[in-house]
Amino acid sequence: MKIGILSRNKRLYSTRRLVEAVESRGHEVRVIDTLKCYMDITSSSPAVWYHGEKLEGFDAIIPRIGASVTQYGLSVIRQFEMMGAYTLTESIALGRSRDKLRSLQLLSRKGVGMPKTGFAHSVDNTKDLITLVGGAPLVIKLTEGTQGKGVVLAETNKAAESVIDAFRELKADFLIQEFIKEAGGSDVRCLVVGKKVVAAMERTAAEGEFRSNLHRGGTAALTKLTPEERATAVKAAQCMGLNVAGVDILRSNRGPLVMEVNSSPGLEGIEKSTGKDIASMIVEFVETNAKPNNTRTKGKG
Ligand SMILES: Nc1ncnc2c1ncn2[C@@H]1O[C@H](COP(=O)(O)OP(=O)(O)OP(=O)(O)O)[C@@H](O)[C@H]1O
Ligand SMILES: [Mg+2]
Ligand SMILES: [Mg+2]
Repeated sequence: MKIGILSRNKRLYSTRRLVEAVESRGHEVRVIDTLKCYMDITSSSPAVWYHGEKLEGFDAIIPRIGASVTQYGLSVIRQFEMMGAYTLTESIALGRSRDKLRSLQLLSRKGVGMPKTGFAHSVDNTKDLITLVGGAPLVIKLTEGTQGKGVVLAETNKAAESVIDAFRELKADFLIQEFIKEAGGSDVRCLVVGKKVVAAMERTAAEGEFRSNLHRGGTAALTKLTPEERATAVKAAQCMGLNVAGVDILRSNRGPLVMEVNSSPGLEGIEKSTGKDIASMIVEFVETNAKPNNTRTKGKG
């Protein structure tokens, strides 16, 4: 097969591992810098160009799209879909997952457990919204944040109102969420490939911090998932339409609660803490599923 990996930098751990896995399984690989692609949007013959060359003949595209290039990355993936290429992460699924609010709305429809969440535009509703999610302590988060940035814990209703007012003033999109105290600063990252959780790690926040992100000093450890946790992670990935997903779950008194579904999950933390060759599992999935025009959404988005 000829497999293209959309990635800004071939030295990134996840990109390197995917390249290794593709090659070791006997395929041809090419790392394509997402931002250097340009598109010819022509009736009946859409094309992607790269340094003066038309990109053709790819059996599959594996997108690794960083949060800062979501919009352009989406249009590149969509262009490949228009050309009939198989994309492991489809543009529609990526678009859903990059908006926390949209993701939670989709998950709620399918009955996936989640922290009680609220969203509003008008300042008139701030107090009511706080009441809706059960009052302080509560979490306020930017809908497009990553690595724990823009996630704030408000311990009192007064603090919550101040933060909400500040975010409003900045014209930032945010949601507010019930704080799951019993999770104790830990969450579980479930790596889903196809219809299986292939690896999981528990991340625990640094002392004095409630965010478990590794970028915020959190530490990772092995963990054993319950069948309910596995089923929840797979269902969440499926709701988003993602073949590969990093599903973050909080362990609560009422069972697993999905916090978010990541569409370009990093492989370093999870491969190192579990010792599993996840890159190869991803490539194996591509081998089985990549057929022309075989994406779920068929580029209709
Ligand atoms: N409702 C909540 N209750 C308890 N802890 C929470 C809640 N929401 C978030 N956290 C903690 O804060 C961390 C960051 O939140 P979240 O994952 O929503 O943000 P993010 O910026 O998108 O991070 P990521 O880099 O994983 O995409 C979580 O990993 C979790 O430890
Ligand atoms: Mg996120
Ligand atoms: Mg997270």
